[in-house]
Amino acid sequence: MENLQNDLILRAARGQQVERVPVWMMRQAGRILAEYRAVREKAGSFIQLATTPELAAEVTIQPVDILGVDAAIIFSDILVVPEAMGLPYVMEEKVGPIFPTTIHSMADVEKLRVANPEEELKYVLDAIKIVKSELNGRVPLIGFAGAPFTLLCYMIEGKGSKTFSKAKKALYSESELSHALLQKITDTTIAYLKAQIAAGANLVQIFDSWAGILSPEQYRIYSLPYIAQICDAITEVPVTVFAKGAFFAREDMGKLNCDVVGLDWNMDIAESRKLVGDSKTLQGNLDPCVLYSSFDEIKKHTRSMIQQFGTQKYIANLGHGVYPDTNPDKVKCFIDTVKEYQA
Ligand SMILES: Cc1c2[nH]c(c1CCC(=O)O)Cc1[nH]c(c(CCC(=O)O)c1C)Cc1[nH]c(c(CCC(=O)O)c1C)Cc1[nH]c(c(C)c1CCC(=O)O)C2
Repeated sequence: MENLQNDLILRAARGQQVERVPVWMMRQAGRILAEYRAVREKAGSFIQLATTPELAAEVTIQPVDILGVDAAIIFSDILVVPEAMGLPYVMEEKVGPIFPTTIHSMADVEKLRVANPEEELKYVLDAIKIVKSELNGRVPLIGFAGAPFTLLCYMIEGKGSKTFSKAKKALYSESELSHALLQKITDTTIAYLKAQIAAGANLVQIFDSWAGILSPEQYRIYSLPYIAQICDAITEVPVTVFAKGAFFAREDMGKLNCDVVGLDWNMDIAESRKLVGDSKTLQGNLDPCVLYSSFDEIKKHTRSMIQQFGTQKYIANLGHGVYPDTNPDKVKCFIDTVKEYQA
């Protein structure tokens, strides 16, 4: 059994008593830190950085040392899964991820493989092993994957989009293809998360970043069943499901076989607790834009948030990833305010 000096986040995730609220931030390993930008510069590109285990490990640990968060999250991207299945991506400067080839037909889906993480994603597993050794039990490590629906969006659309209308068109007009693709992504994701756990991840989070573009009915058909399969398959460590914009699915989230439900800032805290129920831990949900305000405002909003969530069965976080142009001192203010909170 691993000897963790700080296991607050794991206890909170399992619904056990904690002496203070644990805190981490989505996208904490990234451009907000000058130290990250320096390593990224050295690596040459995002993909070079993500696929070099020593460098990925270095930027994973930076927020633990610099910001004092209660967990590290492995530096990678949700798009490494499509790549491992045979659909490579490029990261275009100032544009974001692009898939030069996209999925159009059943034949395209059939050409994809269910990846073997020990081969196609070995670089992530190697990075996890280095992080675990360098963290030496200071804080737990979070592993992650994209939800199958969010990955389908990129694999069909080929790039980011406000509407993902090409991907949604496939759901409405090519249901069979969509389900075949979602199942293949799900099978890869389960194997991948299990491999991350075997390599040392202490908790895993599923990011359904584009959940909010679906109707409640479509969400129940095309996203939830696949997230449910993943939750049912992962029994080794706590699982967090974060579905951005899926306010309509909060009651369904409460029925998943997961431990933590992530909330975005559009979701009312008391209402979410009612809808999700008392059995799960909640995570979130400060608007990342609060971190553009004054130190006093940040403290005020952070304390008010904790007061609404309560200090138990709760993990403090933002309602989505931190924006790259946020002042690290403001981030530190948010984290310190959580750590100093007295009920
Ligand atoms: C949708 C999504 C992606 N990637 C991810 C999601 C789900 C979470 C979310 O909704 O924000 C997840 C992700 N991406 C990255 C992490 C690292 C760990 C962490 O949270 O600190 C995580 C957890 C690194 C990254 N992934 C990316 C960067 C920036 C690239 C760089 O440093 O040059 C980082 C640090 C690139 C990326 N990757 C993706 C986009 C749309 C972009 C471009 C936008 C941007 O630049 O922020 C896809």
